Amino acid sequence: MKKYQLAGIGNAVVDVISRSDDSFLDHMGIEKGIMQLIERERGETLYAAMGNRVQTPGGSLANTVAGAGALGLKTAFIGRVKNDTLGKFYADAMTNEGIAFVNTPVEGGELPTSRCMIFVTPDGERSMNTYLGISSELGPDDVDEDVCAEAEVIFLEGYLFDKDKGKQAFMKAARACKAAGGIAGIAISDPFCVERHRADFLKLIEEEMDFVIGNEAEICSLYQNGDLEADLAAVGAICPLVVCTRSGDGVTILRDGVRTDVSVKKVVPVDATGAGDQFAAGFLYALVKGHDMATCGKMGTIAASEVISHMGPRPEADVKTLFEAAGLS
Ligand SMILES: OC[C@H]1O[C@H](O)[C@H](O)[C@@H]1O
Repeated sequence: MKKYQLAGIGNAVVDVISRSDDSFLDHMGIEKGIMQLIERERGETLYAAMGNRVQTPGGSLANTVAGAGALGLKTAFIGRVKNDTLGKFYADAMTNEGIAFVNTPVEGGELPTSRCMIFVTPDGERSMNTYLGISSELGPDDVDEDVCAEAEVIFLEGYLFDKDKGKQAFMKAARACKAAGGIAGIAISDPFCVERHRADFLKLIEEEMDFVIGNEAEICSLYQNGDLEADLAAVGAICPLVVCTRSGDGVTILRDGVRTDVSVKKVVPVDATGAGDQFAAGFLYALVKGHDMATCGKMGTIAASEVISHMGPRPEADVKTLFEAAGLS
């Protein structure tokens, strides 16, 4: 039995969330429905303009690790925070959630802990504005190979692929995990990041990854065939397990060439933040527990439905009870 059933590497981000309407987004020049990288000064302007803000630990991959941990998996997270107020808040919150937060907060330096200003409009759409700060400086020196070797599954956040040192960190982690008998996968995270590093993404997936999780736009960005079916087949040809979330159209899974489709009930979200992250949490929980692909997909969709039913990127309800209520255990 390994020490961790799931370990993740990603941006350690403190989320600041508030409700707003579309005219506020227009007024502030915020692009709706996407994740936009911003500079520190812009972050301060947006922060000051937020009414009734709520602060919570976030970060896409970290949200997945937290969701899987809440389901009962033993988890670890590799990510960088500074030893400032937000960094201490983040490290404490992760530890209190039962996640091994393995990297000591960084002392000194210019860059502060990362933060993301999230505006949720009445239609449940979230518009994220991320000041990356110290988290995106993660490199191979931050990766403890012993932690990776002690993980059954290592999961990587595609956003970190923007820097060479992030790529090196991924390779080091994936290889350490796999050499010790584990499996490695990546959340593609962002079609624009793929755009900047397509050849490297494809090489990583083909040579190192056992699974890939992404939404339609992310999966399609890899080969750009202009057709989801062709893109799925192309990714399936280089990776044994491809999981594509398709919003209201459900989920399509390709495992060793066998396709599984899982449907979803369309609902209007209260807050769409973290939907993909919690899908991955439910899916990976089921994968670790040895369930078939249909069950993995269903558990993913149930975890995603829970998180969009309230504000914030991490589960509030006992998602395992929701699995049981759906006849899954
Ligand atoms: O996927 C949602 C997450 O992305 C952003 O990185 C925010 O931190 C948020 O928690």
